[in-house]
Amino acid sequence: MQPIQLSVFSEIARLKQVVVHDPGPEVDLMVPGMMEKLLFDDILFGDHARQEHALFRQVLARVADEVLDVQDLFVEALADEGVKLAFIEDLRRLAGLPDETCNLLRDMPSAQAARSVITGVPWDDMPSHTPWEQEFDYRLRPIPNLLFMRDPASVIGDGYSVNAMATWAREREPLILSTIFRHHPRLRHLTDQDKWFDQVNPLIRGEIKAPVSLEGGDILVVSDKVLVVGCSERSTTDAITCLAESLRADHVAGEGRFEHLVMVLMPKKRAAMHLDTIFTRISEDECLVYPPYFTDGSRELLNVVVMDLRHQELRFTTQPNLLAALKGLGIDLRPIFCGGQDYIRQQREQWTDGANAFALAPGVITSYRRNLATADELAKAGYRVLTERQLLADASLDLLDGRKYLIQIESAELSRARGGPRCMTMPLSRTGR
Ligand SMILES: NC(=[NH2+])NCCC[C@H](N)C(=O)O
Repeated sequence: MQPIQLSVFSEIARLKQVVVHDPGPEVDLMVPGMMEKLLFDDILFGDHARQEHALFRQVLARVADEVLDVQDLFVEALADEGVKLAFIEDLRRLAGLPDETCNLLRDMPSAQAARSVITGVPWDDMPSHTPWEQEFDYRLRPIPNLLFMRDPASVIGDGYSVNAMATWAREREPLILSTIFRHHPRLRHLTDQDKWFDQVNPLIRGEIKAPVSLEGGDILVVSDKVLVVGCSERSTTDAITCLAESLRADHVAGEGRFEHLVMVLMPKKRAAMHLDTIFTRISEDECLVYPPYFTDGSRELLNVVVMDLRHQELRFTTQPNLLAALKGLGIDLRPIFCGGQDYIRQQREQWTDGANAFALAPGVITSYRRNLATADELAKAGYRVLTERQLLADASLDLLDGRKYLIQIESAELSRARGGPRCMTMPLSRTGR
């Protein structure tokens, strides 16, 4: 197996290796009573969600060298019995799993244990519910949000971050990712030196009591020098400062490239749970934005704090507008409006992830098809708009021919889980530095 070299110095450079997760039985196991707590806005029709996701993966594969599923990586990492037992012990400490559930997992062959950690294990006998998750119908609850691979871990430059989730619903996910980064045969060459941020392992070891949360949807590697991070409902100032401090130390040691971290002060609300729900970079000189947050004069304009990482201590300055701050750092991005000019469509399309595009290459993006006003804006900016079926039906169409493309992906089911194309991907490597 070829080792994987982490390398993400851009949001838009050509995609080489990316991790996703096909929504499996864990979405079929969700009952209405747990929907809200598990951060979905509806019960998904799993088969349709899987069809949509399969098409999405085919689109990614038109450019990427490898499209990997996190579940396969996890099964491979757990194939070693020692890794499996250590993972179960970590999970017991992290989530307070009862002995009975731990024993159940220990007795399973490793591939089945790995899958069960994701899909969950229903009680086969309802009356035997213990008080520990009485409200649910599971011995081990499913983790349906793993579909949003962006959030539990992030590759930043040639290192990674084991994120710390803000919600109970997703607490298990970073532990899975941490296990993969430490033990998967293609990744175990990585050391603790390659890790920018981690609250989960210190928590398990009892070194910290209350983790500070940081989620991948808030982390954007806007260039090889600038990171933009949302301080949101999900990611805290403390966690972002901790990440900045570790990038700063690396810079000062003469190794790191990142010079600035721009923290965006976001409203704490579900519609804008992560920065990538309102802002994504899509080409060398364009970004997609939810306009009220980025337009001078708007009552909702978001301020930013620019952290300079090049000195012996972090230095902070505050600025009113992200786009102006980025321009000051040499990144001049023209905003394309999610939802066009109409305030109602802006809100509707932002809600269905119209601003959450995923770039396969500079100016080659995927987005949900339902966001039609956003697609019109992109067409006006010179993007050739194609549905994924049109793309997949034409094997000769080369997405890397130098033109700009918007590939619209089907999203009737996927969008109900409140995440878009960028949320569903964790790039491991892109070309260049
Ligand atoms: N990067 C993102 N915007 N991810 C969206 C995650 C959606 C998921 N249901 C959650 O609430 O956590």
